[in-house]
Amino acid sequence: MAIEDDKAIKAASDTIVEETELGYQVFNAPDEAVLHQTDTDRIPRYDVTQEMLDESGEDEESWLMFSKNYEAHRYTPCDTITKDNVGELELEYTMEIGANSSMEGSPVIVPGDPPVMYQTNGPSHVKAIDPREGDVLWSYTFPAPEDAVLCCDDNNRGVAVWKDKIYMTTLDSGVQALNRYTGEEEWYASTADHAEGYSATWAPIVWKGMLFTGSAGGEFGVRGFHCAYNAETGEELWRINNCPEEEYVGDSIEQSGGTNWMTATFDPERELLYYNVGNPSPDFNGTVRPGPNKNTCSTLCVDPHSGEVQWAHQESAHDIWDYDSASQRMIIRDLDIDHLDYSGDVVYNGGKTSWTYTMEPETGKLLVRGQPMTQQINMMTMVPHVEEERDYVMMPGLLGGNDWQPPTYCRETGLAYHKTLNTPHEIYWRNEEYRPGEKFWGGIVEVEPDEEVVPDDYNGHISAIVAVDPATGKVEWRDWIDSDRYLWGGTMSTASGLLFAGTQNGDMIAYDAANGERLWEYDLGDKAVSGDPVSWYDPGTEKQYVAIQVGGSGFVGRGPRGDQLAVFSLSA
Ligand SMILES: O=C(O)c1cc(C(=O)O)c2c(n1)C(=O)C(=O)c1cc(C(=O)O)[nH]c1-2
Repeated sequence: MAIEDDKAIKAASDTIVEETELGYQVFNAPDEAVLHQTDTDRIPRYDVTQEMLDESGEDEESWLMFSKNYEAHRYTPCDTITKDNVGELELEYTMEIGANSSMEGSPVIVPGDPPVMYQTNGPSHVKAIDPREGDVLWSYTFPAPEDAVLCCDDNNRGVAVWKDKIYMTTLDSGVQALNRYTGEEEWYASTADHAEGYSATWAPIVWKGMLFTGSAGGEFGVRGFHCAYNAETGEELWRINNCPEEEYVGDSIEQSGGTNWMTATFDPERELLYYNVGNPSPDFNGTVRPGPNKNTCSTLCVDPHSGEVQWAHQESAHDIWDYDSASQRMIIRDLDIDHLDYSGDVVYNGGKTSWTYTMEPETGKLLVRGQPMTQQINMMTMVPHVEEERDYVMMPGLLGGNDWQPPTYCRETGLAYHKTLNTPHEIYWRNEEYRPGEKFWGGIVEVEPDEEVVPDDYNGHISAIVAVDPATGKVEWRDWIDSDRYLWGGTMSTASGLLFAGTQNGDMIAYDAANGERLWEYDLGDKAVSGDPVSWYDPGTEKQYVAIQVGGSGFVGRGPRGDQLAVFSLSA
């Protein structure tokens, strides 16, 4: 690792990501990791303890993990910003991130004087920032190899924090632990061989010194797995394939797909982990993998001590539509489902299918399958036989429904809020030979089908923010948001009943979470917002802050990619 002044930010900004025949690839990345230390003394020295992580959902002054708490609610107890004063919410600053890369993801905020923000973006680049001033305290770029292949951009969606370390996944399918005060490397573990098409793009989670992560590469015929590491040392604790060998026909298990490429959710009360598993491989041509392709497109409940699968709930059996079950699961406590006479905790998620799923946490029993959040037309109705190329237009398209965009659960309204797409996609099925490290889709996709094949009853709205009651599955309100780009990134809710979301049009919006009324909007310019909002209260400045990463990513990037961090604030 090189520790050189002025290099790291440059290292990140010199990299370019290009869509090639193989997939997205990163070029001009540094050959070795580059660390740039500016003002590391400003970072308060203390351990982020397990107790802090356990109580993170109740803490106004922090945002300690990807979705704020283990239950993944993306909900802050802060209530300085209210429905009455949100109109006065002001842009404190925007900060140039210095990278022409994917801007998906959520920063993490460790409280203190000053608080420290850990912010990541592609390609495996992380900064420690004083969020009061927007000053970079150190920055670190991991050397993404040019032969790493990615289906969907050089994403890095955030870090996990524990004690004196932070952890980020790396595009070569690794995990890099860094000292959070200095940015210096602590340990690195490769989870799989990137030359075979494995990669990693999400924020890991840590509980009691165990780090949980998984696999991406479902578009390259990899075999999905979940794994855990000792967060102190980097020693592998277990690694288990997502799909059971005995349930697969012939050698189709070798390219099973079924990756879990978004952050898992952990239930500390039950000590169970919930993974979100993606499509089988090849994506579209199912004839080479007969059967249900068990555990793909599923919620996978896992014992965190052994990795053993406890149950799976599959959303699309023998999937041929790329309906990954990608967005983060949420655990909702003490939910009353009156029509079922059920009272208790549930596991809940939105799928690319556009349905929501409310499940019993110990068995995976489906309690409620919600109303479609967006239009379902020609969905799951055809089994293709690939004697010749055939095409098919379906809704939701292969990006959902709800793709990876993490939802929020607002305790005040009892509703969950999803970002969704409503776009017809056309698929051409075909036979393809498997070659390691190359796209293995079993078809090609037209994301903008000709008008004559678009279903007549398509309403023409490309995206929506949708409020769903997890107890009934009812869509309570929906705000259609149109553009020629896709709505990407997550949502965030507050104790004062506000819902925050960025849009593909470059706006930041605050809604009344109860009814979807827009209470405040801020125009960030012609840049899609593909980050997930986070919020915290800083007693040092007596302000509540809202931060979001601004800029495109593979799918919203049809326009300026941009590369900013926008920080809003309101004084108490
Ligand atoms: O199967 C996989 O391993 C995998 C990985 C990823 C990824 O790592 O970002 C995406 C997908 N699939 C996918 O199906 C998808 O729609 C998608 C969208 C995005 C994105 O960041 O915008 N990533 C991914």
